[in-house]
Amino acid sequence: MKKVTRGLLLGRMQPVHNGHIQIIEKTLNYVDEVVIGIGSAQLSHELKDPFTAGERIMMLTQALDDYDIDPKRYYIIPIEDINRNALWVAQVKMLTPPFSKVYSGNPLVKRLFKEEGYETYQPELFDREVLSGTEIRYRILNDGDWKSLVPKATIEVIDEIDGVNRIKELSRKEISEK
Ligand SMILES: Nc1ncnc2c1ncn2[C@@H]1O[C@H](COP(=O)(O)OP(=O)(O)OP(=O)(O)O)[C@@H](O)[C@H]1O
Ligand SMILES: NC(=O)c1ccc[n+]([C@@H]2O[C@H](COP(=O)(O)O)[C@@H](O)[C@H]2O)c1
Repeated sequence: MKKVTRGLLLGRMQPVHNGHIQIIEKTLNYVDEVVIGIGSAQLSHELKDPFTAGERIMMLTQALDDYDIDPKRYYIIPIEDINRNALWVAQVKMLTPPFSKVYSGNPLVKRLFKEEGYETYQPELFDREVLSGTEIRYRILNDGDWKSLVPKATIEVIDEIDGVNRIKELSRKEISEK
């Protein structure tokens, strides 16, 4: 039987944007299956992390379906943070199917996996000036054009959960607590 190669891609995906879809599609040219870790899964209802893991899973599952990506080629796994970096790789391994390659631009993530013997790769970033969660959350808050930067599924989920007002309320709360 042919050995299946799996690559791990990790991101908080607050929210899922077009950069995530592009990197998933691209990585599938190099590995048989991608394990997509939704990072900081325990966080939600914070300005930097407004959406729950479940909401992020809905965005991604629907977007990958809309992009006709074969569901047999990916796993979506929520991964909570733990406050012990030295144990975090073990936590990720416990929750995911076995993988041998790790794709991440985050220096800490790369170091932690490298020290555990994984091959790590720095994925190319697409349109990074605009395709970042930070920029998209900023645009949502300030009524800018965020919809052109995310898949249709992200717009639909944010609409369904009244996400624009959630972010605006979180911002007002943060300002009033300062
Ligand atoms: N523009 C992009 N092009 C390709 N891949 C991207 C892009 N933005 C993020 N990624 C991928 O997603 C991972 C990070 O996911 P994350 O959701 O934290 O993205 P982010 O846009 O940097 O978020 P934030 O601005 O909220 O910190 C990166 O390691 C990278 O693999
Ligand atoms: N100790 C830990 O829990 C630990 C360590 C490194 C990365 N992470 C998580 O991995 C994810 C990495 O994603 P980014 O590349 O988007 O930063 C984040 O959710 C981050 O919190 C967690």
